[in-house]
Amino acid sequence: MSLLACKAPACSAKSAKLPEVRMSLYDAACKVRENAYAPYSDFKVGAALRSGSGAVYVGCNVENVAYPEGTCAEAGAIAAMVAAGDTTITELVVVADSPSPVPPCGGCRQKIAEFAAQDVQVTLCSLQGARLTVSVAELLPGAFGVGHMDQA
Ligand SMILES: O=c1ccn([C@H]2C[C@H](O)[C@@H](CO)O2)c(=O)[nH]1
Repeated sequence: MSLLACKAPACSAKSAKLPEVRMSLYDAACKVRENAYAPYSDFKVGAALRSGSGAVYVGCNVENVAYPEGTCAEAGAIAAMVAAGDTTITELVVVADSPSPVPPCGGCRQKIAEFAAQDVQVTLCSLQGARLTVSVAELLPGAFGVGHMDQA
């Protein structure tokens, strides 16, 4: 199923089981999601990524009374990775309490693409059991990249 075809509430992208390695990222994302600070949307999101070093980094959304100042779970996990000295995402799992898997926002797609190869798998999960695994290329086709700044 494509990302565009997956619409709430009728998403059927269910899979009973995630691979074991992805399950540990799922568990980490669920755990950090509980710490999300989302008093305005009441929509908590957790993200967990594995880096090239094998380390796992997590993030949750952190909202602000000045709404645009809030940050997404994916951005938090990426910031934790970079702060720890890693710069390569090899796998990413995002979890939210929604009927269908929650797709990262446009800004987060660009942030993910900064640190992940095109074929890196991103698994979007709902607590209700819906799962959708897509590649970074599928998340952000035609991504703006450093090559676009080359001078003629
Ligand atoms: O992939 C997503 C989508 C949304 N949010 C957050 C931003 C905001 O705090 C709340 C509602 O949009 O969910 C994330 O953290 N990640």
